[in-house]
Amino acid sequence: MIGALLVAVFILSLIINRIFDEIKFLKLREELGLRGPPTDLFIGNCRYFYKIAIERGIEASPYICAELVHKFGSTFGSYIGREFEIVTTDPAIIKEVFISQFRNFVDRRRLSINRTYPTLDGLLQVGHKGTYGVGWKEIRSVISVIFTSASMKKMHLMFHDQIDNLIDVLRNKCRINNGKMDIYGEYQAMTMDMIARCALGQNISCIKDRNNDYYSCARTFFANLYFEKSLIFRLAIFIPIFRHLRQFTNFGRAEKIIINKLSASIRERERDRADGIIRKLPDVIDLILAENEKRVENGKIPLHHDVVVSNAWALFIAGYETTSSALAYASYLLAKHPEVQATLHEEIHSTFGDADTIDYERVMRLPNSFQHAVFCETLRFYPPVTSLTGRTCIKETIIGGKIRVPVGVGVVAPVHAVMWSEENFVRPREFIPERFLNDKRASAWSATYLPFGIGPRNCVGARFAEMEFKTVLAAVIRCFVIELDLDHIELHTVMGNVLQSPKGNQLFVRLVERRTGAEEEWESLGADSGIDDCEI
Ligand code: HEM
Repeated sequence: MIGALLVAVFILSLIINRIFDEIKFLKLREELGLRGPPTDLFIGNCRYFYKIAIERGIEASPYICAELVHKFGSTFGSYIGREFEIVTTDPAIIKEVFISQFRNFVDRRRLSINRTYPTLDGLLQVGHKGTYGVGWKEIRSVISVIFTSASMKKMHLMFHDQIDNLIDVLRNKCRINNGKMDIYGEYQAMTMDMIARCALGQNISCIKDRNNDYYSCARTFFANLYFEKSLIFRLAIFIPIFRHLRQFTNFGRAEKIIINKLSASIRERERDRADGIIRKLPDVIDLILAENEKRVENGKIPLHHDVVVSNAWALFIAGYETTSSALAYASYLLAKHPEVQATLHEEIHSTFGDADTIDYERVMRLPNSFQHAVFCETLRFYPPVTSLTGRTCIKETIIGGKIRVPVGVGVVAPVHAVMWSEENFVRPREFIPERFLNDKRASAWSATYLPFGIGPRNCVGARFAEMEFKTVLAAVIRCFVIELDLDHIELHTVMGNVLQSPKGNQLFVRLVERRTGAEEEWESLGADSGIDDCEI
């Protein structure tokens, strides 16, 4: 009896202790001199955000931060479960946290469910100290090598077959159903092929065969990596220890299948390299293993096998849906603005003609091109990645001259609120690529243009994404006119896991095949053209 009483007293004191702890935690915002939305015990601001989602639909998500800025000022505090974050659109504070004080903010913002294998030691999440002794800085220096111009040029050669396949498929689909198609689905399949080829060393063709194992597992993974679709995901936000159950979630099971395949193919590649078998066109795995060999030569510890697997997986996750969303948004915006599409087509036609290959040099060496302006404006108008641009404080400091930031507190730059603000862009909700023609803002260091983040920890794959986006869009615009579909006149985007995706995961447009210059010439001579394809 006394024993039971003691246990009950012990449990009660734990609960009381936890409640006091929570009350103290919720007072932190006030202590730091910040305002913010109303909080609840244990769930912070979650009820507030949930209410907005129920009343206005999840398509309201891009507008929430801008509204909060309006209400509470450019810097306010927000509680997401057990995490407290300072949200700021102030360019001076953004520069301070992401660039000048980066040493105090090396870690990315914490998403509990990602703080376990196989994501914890991948570049997207790894902290300044990794699980196996190598932290963000060292991993970043290995991964950066993959994205040098020399490596990217080689990877670009791997694109050609995939783009040929895409154009074949689009051409067949545009001959049925009046050219109507879910262009997002097509781009997703194609970027999966490209990133699987470049990051995982897998030569697959999802664009032609949607039954492929990688494709179905990756689709299951992304389709279920949502707060509302997974109880474990939800629980992990409030009680972080639940993250260790990741492998039992729907997305965790799909992830495990790919990770096992990936691990086996990395082991095989290690054996090949030990036997002197080196591939002519190295993919990401080859490049990481080569860097690892250099580390050993220089007396450093090599990256652990799990770290190599985690990083190949991180590049796959980061490189798959991001670029397909960007391409889908660009297709929609060009369909909605035919005059912009005509200018873009003119430039692509005069650069590449009908028959020339869309080569790396011409795609990437035209920084002031109209296509570059379309790329920048698409990402400003519909940024695909919105939740990564945040950092966690690793050493207490002061920002903005007066705000104390204790260790563990996050600072977040809300991408929509920054890039849709009238203070930063004239007529921000209009699609005007010309604004970027002479604007140097689209560099990695601008605090008002954030599609790829900012500072030393910005998107390591930004140049790869740019290369893929421009090559694919040039190929598509060269062969097709993109028109709006009546079922999809308006596009709403919704916040998914880390991505901002088209609502319903589909984006319908109509494609109409263009006639090539040679066809037009033949027809003007009254001949029936036998030319069917425009070459990529
Ligand atoms: C249009 C396409 C893409 C967009 C909009 C995008 C956006 C972003 C953003 C906003 C971040 C966070 C930056 C920050 O915290 O400051 C990020 C990080 C990252 N991205 Fe991308 N990304 C894209 C494509 C890619 C591709 C193709 C790859 C790889 C092949 C990639 C790999 C990564 C990695 C590894 C990180 C983490 C970098 C680090 O923590 O050091 N991304 N990306």
